[in-house]
Amino acid sequence: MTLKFTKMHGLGNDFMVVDATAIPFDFGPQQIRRWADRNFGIGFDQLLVVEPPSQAGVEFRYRIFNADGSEVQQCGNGARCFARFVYDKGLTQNKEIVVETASGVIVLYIEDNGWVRVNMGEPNFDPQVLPFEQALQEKYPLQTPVGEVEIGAVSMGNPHAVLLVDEVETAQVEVIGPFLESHPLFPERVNVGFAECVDRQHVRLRVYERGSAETLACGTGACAAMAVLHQWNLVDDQVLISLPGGDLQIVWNGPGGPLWMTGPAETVFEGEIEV
Ligand SMILES: N[C@@H](CCC[C@H](N)C(=O)O)C(=O)O
Repeated sequence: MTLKFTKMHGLGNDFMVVDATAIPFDFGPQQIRRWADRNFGIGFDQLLVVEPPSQAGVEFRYRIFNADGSEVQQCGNGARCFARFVYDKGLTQNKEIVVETASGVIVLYIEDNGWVRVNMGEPNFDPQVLPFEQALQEKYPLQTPVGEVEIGAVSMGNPHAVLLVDEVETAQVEVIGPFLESHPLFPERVNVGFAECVDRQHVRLRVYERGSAETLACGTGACAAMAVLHQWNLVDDQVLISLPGGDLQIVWNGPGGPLWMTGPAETVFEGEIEV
């Protein structure tokens, strides 16, 4: 038996995308890890599975799996690729797409230039939601193998820790990233962002992702960086976030309203694999 898939990316954060609207997707973490392997498999940061909706008022359900096989709640670059996938494949004619994810319903808009704008909802700073076993604060000091760091913690549907760094190039991503990802205070692990404020409208960012290690871009990581730096009054309401794979436009007017992310989504090739 073969499984058809589409290889896509959002700023180099790459995905295997499977249309499971007609045939149910029934594969476990071991199989997903094999496909994700960059030497022996297809190679990707996340697997996206498009399914029929389970509730009224939405067109699709889409599920997200990290390269380590874990199923997660949200993926910003994945959301944009999902929108382009269902539109380009003719699964919908709508340029405004309502989709359910494991963290709730989100709305995506395909723009005239092919980019996708996503209403990512309101950032949630409640530590219990991430979960993060601390009382609510704006900054949390934590010990790491390379000394104390101060983090902000926010949920964009999935959990994020954000650190301010002087320069993203020299940030200790390989040490602090995996250390915080599996820190006991984050019982469901966490994505870790390293943000450099160039000025109030421009941030440079690297993200060590839960379950996939450092990626070329993380959409929810960019949203989380915006939320935390906005809370710390280091940025304005419109910010360009530059990741190693390219730029995202993020807009947030602060608490009480949704955060918006806009950026590209590209198809690389169509494939088929023996299963
Ligand atoms: N690359 C993604 C985030 C994917 C999920 C994340 N690794 C998690 O475990 O929460 C993005 O673009 O947001």
